[in-house]
Amino acid sequence: MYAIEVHNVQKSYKNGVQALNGLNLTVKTGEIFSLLGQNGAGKSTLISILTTYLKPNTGKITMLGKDILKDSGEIRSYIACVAQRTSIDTHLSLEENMMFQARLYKIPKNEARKRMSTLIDEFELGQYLKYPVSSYSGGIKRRLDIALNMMSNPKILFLDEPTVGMDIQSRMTMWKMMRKIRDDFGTTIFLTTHYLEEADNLSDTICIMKDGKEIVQGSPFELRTYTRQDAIKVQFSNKENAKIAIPLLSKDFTQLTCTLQNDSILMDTTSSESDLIKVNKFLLKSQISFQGIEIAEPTLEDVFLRLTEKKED
Ligand SMILES: Nc1ncnc2c1ncn2[C@@H]1O[C@H](COP(=O)(O)OP(=O)(O)OP(=O)(O)O)[C@@H](O)[C@H]1O
Repeated sequence: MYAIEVHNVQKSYKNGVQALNGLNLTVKTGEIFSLLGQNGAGKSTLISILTTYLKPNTGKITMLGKDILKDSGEIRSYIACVAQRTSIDTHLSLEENMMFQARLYKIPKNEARKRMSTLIDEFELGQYLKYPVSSYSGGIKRRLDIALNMMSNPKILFLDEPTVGMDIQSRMTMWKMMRKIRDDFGTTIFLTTHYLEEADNLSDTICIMKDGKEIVQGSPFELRTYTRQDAIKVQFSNKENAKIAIPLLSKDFTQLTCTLQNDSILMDTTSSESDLIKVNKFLLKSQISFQGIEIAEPTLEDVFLRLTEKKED
């Protein structure tokens, strides 16, 4: 069964902005699903709909087989959402916050205590128990907030840009926590992020959206192979030299699309090895001075840029 199925969802705001425009996506049970998109793509609107704060205008959404409009009360009992603004009471300790959360979900005290100690052990939060939450940094507060939201044992956990503004060390600790949530608790994670590296590292499935619609959905590997195209990367000493060389290369290699990327030219190719030799020969013969030449495999960033730029045509 899918954790989430979104079919042809439209949402416009009162000011006429069409935030979602026929969106489709599916999230498998027990996976980490990342939603990527530029500012204004509609990610927050979708999270608000999936967490039942907003209603779609049209379309159908089911979560764990339940209809989001008909069964919203039941759905709320098995989801949790960590928004960008922490929901944790910073004047209380982590334990006090957790026990309070348990009361909101009517979890019996004994059971709540057991669950709290499991979560504290699993996420190595013991060192943060003594002091009020206000004394901790933003990154740690974010982790505490996630632990707090795990008290209700959600089947689906929504995380809106969980690592925004964090340094790489804190981000990696957060990634470890998310993997544990998936692997040890079996919780499906639906997250939004602007960091391609994060989506690549962490996700089982990525959906890239633009202008309220999905452009592509698949595993990080599938996405790279979706636009699978190696490129010959020719590096120059500066951008000006690369700009001068672009028309020369384009003229001789009409079948390869050339694009400027900083001080390099990328030439899309399907036969990278033979084209590398041809381009290298051409550069030497034409006495075009360059710094290096190599076969570059696409990164997720290339895929993202290619897909989001293509639709702007
Ligand atoms: N409450 C609102 N009223 C009117 N328009 C809104 C409202 N919330 C969002 N929008 C508009 O809907 C579109 C989608 O916004 P949304 O916040 O869902 O995108 P996003 O992908 O989450 O962007 P970001 O990454 O910047 O948070 C944007 O054009 C935005 O200006």
